[in-house]
Amino acid sequence: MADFESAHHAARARHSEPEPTTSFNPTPDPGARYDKPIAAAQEDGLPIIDISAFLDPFATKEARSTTAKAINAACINYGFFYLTGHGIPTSRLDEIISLARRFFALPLEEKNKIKRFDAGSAEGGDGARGYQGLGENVTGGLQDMQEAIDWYRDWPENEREPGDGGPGSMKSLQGFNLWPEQPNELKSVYLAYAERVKKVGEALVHAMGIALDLGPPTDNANQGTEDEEVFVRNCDESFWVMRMIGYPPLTTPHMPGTDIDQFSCGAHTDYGCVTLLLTDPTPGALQVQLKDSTWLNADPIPGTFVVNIGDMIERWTNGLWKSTMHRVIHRGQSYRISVPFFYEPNFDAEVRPLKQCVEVTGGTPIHQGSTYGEHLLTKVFNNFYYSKRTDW
Ligand SMILES: O=C(O)CCC(=O)C(=O)O
Ligand SMILES: [Fe+2]
Repeated sequence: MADFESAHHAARARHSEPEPTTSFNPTPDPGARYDKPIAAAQEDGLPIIDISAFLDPFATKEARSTTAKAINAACINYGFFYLTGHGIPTSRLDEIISLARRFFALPLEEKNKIKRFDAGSAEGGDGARGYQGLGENVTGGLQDMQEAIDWYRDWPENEREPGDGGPGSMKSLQGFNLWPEQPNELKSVYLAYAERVKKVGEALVHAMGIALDLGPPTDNANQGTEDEEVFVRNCDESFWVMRMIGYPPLTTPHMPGTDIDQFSCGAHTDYGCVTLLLTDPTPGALQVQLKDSTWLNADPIPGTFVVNIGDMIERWTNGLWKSTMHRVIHRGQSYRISVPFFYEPNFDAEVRPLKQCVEVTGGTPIHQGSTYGEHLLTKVFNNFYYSKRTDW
């Protein structure tokens, strides 16, 4: 705790320049962002959806259609739901959490052995992969009170470009994943886990294409064809991210009626397709913004993932499905762990509103389109307080 106190004060001191403004960590204008009536989540919690029909090759069309309809409703109303029927044993999920807890309990010196460095830096960082200490990550201009490690899909060996910071320097995202020496089984367990979760992500985006009623693929379908497998094809080399996060409790008490000025993770949307979030049992930490702008606690349900859709699905669906704001405020006593797995489009995937979704939503595209990689690079740069845009 003492360590955290001093790190926290140092982080706040560093943050004093530039001065925060009232727009930090904005609660978005609900009128502009959400235009559909609020459903019953305040009373019943977020929907729970069983994905097993999309993991079972022998599932009936009817079973898949039921799941797809539930996904459509959940994505229109909330952009968030709990996922069950994913087939990953609870004992495996528990192991993921306990390995994370063991890593974060290590001395800072040990954790910093796999520190993230800015892209182009002499240390050879790629601006994204590696360990980030408390306060290093920022959202909406405020430092998040969390520490974390990010791992990404490997960058293809023969496509690495030299950074402009001298020998050994790297371009953004093109570096190597950094794995801790301790706990020594963490790397193999997490890599095996990533393979399992990727399959669930693939099943989910398949279900989403069917939920949108985009129609079956023809034999000559390609990356740009807008059928029910459009997401599957554009994620077939998913540029996934796995993030392991540790949250010490926030130290500032919240006075009702005043603005919250310290967050474990500030309000944000996720960048890509679908996030499969695993957390420890801590309640009252993750909050999801409903359409009336109120915040709903999305407390963990053992054995399930909390799933939310990201910016690329919002763009593909032309806003029919929203990439919903969420945040973490952890004031409990415990040290909270979460491990989100972001199942994302391919780095080069061209993401623009699907024609059918444009029609359904009034005829005007919300975005002209870009690759997922372009979107990601902008986001990654904005994430780090000390980052200097050097080489992309
Ligand atoms: O820790 C959590 O519950 C959520 C984390 C999150 O939203 C994120 O890392 O994008
Ligand atoms: Fe998130």
